[in-house]
Amino acid sequence: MRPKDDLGKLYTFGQLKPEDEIQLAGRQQSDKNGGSGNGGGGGGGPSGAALAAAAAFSVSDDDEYQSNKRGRQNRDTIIQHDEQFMMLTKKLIEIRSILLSIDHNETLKLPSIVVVGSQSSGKSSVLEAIVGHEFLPKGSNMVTRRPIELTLVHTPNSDEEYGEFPQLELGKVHDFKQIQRTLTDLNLAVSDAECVSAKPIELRIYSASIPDLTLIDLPGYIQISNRNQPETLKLKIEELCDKYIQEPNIILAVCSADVDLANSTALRASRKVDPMGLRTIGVITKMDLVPPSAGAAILRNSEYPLHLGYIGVVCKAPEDVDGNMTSALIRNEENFFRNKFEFNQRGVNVGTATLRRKLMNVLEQGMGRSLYSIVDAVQKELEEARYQFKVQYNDRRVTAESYVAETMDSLKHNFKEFALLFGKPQVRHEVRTMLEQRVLDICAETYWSDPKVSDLPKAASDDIYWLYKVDLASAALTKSGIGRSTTQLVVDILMNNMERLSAGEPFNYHNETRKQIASFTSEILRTKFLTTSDQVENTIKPYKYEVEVTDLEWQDGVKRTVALLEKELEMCDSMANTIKNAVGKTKLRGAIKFLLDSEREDQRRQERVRQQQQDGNTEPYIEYASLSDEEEAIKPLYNPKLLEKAREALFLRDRAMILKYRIAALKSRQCKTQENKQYCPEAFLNVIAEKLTYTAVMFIQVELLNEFFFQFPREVDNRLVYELDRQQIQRFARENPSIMKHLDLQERKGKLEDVMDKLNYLVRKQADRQARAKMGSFGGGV
Ligand SMILES: Nc1nc2c(ncn2[C@@H]2O[C@H](COP(=O)(O)OP(=O)(O)OP(=O)(O)O)[C@@H](O)[C@H]2O)c(=O)[nH]1
Repeated sequence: MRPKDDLGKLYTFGQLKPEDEIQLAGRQQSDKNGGSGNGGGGGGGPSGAALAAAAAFSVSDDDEYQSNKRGRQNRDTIIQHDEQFMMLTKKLIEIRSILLSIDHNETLKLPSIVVVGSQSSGKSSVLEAIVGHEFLPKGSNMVTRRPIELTLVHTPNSDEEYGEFPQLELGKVHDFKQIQRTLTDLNLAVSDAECVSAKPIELRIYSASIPDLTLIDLPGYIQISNRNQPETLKLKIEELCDKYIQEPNIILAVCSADVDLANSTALRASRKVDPMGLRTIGVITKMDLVPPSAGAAILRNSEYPLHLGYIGVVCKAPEDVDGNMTSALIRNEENFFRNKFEFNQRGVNVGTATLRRKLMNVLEQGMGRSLYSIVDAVQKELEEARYQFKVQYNDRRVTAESYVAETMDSLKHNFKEFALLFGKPQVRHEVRTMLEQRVLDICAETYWSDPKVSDLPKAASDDIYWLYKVDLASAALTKSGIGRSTTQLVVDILMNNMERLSAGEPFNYHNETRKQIASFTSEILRTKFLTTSDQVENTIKPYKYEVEVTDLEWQDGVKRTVALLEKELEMCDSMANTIKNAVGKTKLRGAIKFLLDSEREDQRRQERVRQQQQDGNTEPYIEYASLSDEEEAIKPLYNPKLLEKAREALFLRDRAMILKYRIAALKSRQCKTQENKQYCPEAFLNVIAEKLTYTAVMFIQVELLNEFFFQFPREVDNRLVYELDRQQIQRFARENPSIMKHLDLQERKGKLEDVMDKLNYLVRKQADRQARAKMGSFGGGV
């Protein structure tokens, strides 16, 4: 950080040099005499109408010179007066920043100083000399590609010097090299093809040693187009500069002393929008490159007169600088101008310090002039914003914080409702349904596909075949994995429901948050999964060896199984009907017949092969018989899809037949007692499934469900509310387009109200100042 003294001495109200006072007094004087202080200093200055118009801009070279004589006497009044003016600039710069943050609205515009000049004319060097730091992008490859809107904030009570990029979230940047790197990156992000972008980069610099100013650095004008810098780019830069040099901005036309002013694109452009030079300051750089007499001649303002005049500067530090570059630069400049009589004459203004003061004064006056027009413009915008806020939202306020809180409350509320509806009975129902389905699968595999199943009711009670089968079936049901599959079932249900809860309004706008909800849901469940499934597994272990069944349990089991099979039968019938309706009854019947005939034919063929092999004939069996003409005609009708449907219909018919047969068996006297369990395996397995369900649910409820119901709302609070910082809360709220619109309008209204308050204060102060000035002038006259 540069020592405050270096630049502090250039800008400290308490240490105004006589020249400072000269300018300020000059302004007062000019106020009094309507700008008539112009004595044609330097020759060729504006006259007549130009002077009348120039009265508004009271700071001219001549004012400065004339007031030199009176400066000292008025010191106290001036400082007071100056502070008030400074306050106006400071406040209006603050207001400008607020207005910029609302939008870059053309109607809400306060003046800024726009730096224009040809490439390499020294624009960056001048800006850096004003700021007192090297911070602008450097390089030969057109490094200024976007406007840089620079706001300098004078912070008299702080030693801290830093920059801020309001559009980026970088916070305070204390290292000016870092500011330079960021600006370079932002500029070079504009592609070589596009080369220039109108999107401004905002930068604020806070320091005790800078004045309150707003400056805009623009890409340099191209003098002669070539292959690398074609005509289109030249026009693009001119268009961009033209946009910025409009009123009320102040133009800083930077020209190099070693280039003829007649060739200055900056002056040419400024003359188009400000023919009398009322808001153009000419800055002649590189004064060290021309003889002092030639340099002074340019500054005398004779050939291309500007009311605000020219200031000569030398903004190049000597090569062998050791330490602070900017102070070396300023020393170098002071040494250069000090001993040359050409630069110590009336009408010749030189030095970065003079330039700074001039900029402050001109900006202050520009701001002062804009005060009343900006009050009107803001008032109009504010009325519109208030009206829209009333019409669209009935003046209902919303904050990003309240939106986050409401959204999460509604999530927790929906979660609570789900938790109430998903209690033990519901979990039991889900687990039972899963296990009953498994019972059906085991029965289908073990019994219903057994060709001897029709013999089962007539089998002897000690028939080992069926006794073994029933043990096999119950082992299949209780085998390891029940703990895992039942726990997984409940986990899946919870995951799906959490996904459902976070899918509706307004979560459809918050994809990241939905992912977060899914992620912590699965995290909570994962931590509970293993212990729960192990517990369930351990507690159902005894059922692998022995299942005790009471009569009542048996009867219930039979009843439930009958109901289950009847439901299954219903489903079979309904599916068969769907196929029948889709294919057509006759067509389906024909296709089924075709399938059955083919099956029978296959069996016959296999039988013949077997017979042949038994007879010792080793010749391969050859089929000579071919399809009859009629069969050939029908065959193409049975396309693979139709045959597939026919196969499904056949399967459903067989299954329905078995189900009817099993329902009848279960309803028979044989299945009244559990001693006959081998005749009624479905009922026996169902009773086991019920016992497994009961045990599993008991542990799932305690270990998994209760824990999850406890933790989920806490995680919602922790992760989605408490852990969010201000920016994240804002980002979240603005993901919802209707909230974003609401917040934007509300914020706009709030900022305009704030601006209006500040403006009203300034208007009062300004009125005070004017009243005091009048009284002073009256007293002075006496
Ligand atoms: N001798 C001398 N050289 C200077 C002076 N001011 C600037 N320069 C040099 O002129 C060259 C261009 O200066 P810059 O400040 O980068 O000019 P610019 O107008 O910002 O350039 P672009 O951004 O490329 O358009 C640099 O090499 C500076 O060191 C000066 O007062 N005297």
